[in-house]
Amino acid sequence: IKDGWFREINSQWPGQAMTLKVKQILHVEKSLFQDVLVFQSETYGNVLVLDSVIQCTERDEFSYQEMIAHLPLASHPNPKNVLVIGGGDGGVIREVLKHKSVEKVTLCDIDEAVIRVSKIYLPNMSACYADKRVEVFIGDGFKFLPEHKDEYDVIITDSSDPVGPAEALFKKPYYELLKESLKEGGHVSTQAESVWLHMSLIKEFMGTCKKLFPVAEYATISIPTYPAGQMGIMVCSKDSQRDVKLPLRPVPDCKYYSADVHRGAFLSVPEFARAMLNENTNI
Ligand SMILES: NCCCCCc1nc2ccccc2[nH]1
Repeated sequence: IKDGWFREINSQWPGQAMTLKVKQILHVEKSLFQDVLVFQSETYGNVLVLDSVIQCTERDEFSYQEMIAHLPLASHPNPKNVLVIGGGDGGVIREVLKHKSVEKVTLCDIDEAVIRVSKIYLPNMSACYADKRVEVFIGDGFKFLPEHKDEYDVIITDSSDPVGPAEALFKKPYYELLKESLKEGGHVSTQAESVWLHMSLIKEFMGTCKKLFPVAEYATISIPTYPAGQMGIMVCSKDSQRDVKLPLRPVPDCKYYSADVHRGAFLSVPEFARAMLNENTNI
């Protein structure tokens, strides 16, 4: 933070940096896994930063939280048991609980500091931790998943970037674990990075998912405070007869998500990205 501005300078997006004006620094901590910073911004509410990367802001988090949750959930006929890996801020849980069929949501995050800090500084994201359908497990998803095979209708991986604690969450072994923990006809969604910055990584993990799942699709969302203002959501299904691009029911009380936005998120993937992703299929 210099002259009152936070700059998101990072080697993953060379030569560019989202800058937010800082009103007040609220929390600085070195957790067991990463540097944790929370500041009150002038125009985006409270902002959570992990290892100098913006994870969420109060003003625009709903875009990402709604889409990473509702794309896999609204396209699933009857989701009852849901697992969230990462996402310790709690925003995804808030969205999952909007589905009446959901009986239980388990959150597994490796870093208790993220949950603790979110409960204090991100109240409208972490409020749902109090819901009786929510269970929290502090630990590594890599250890949690093998102990929960054939158990979940939907698994959402709300990870930070593939640098540091979340690096392994973008590789084949992890996607194999996801598949084994899904029940018949289960869906997964993951944070799938930006077509402007991570195209080769997206090509790689989409290729992996197309081999592991009969249905694997990339959707695009607009979110101002993530690098390049665009973020991807990968959605896969174990059921070859399922179309994750089609919503099966409405989701109430959303500020970003709707049935049209659901369809549009898959239809509006730009041509240069689509061409690169389709190259995969002829391997
Ligand atoms: N550079 C884009 C970063 C995307 C981060 C998505 C995200 N936001 C989070 C908040 C708390 C914990 C894990 C999270 N993962």
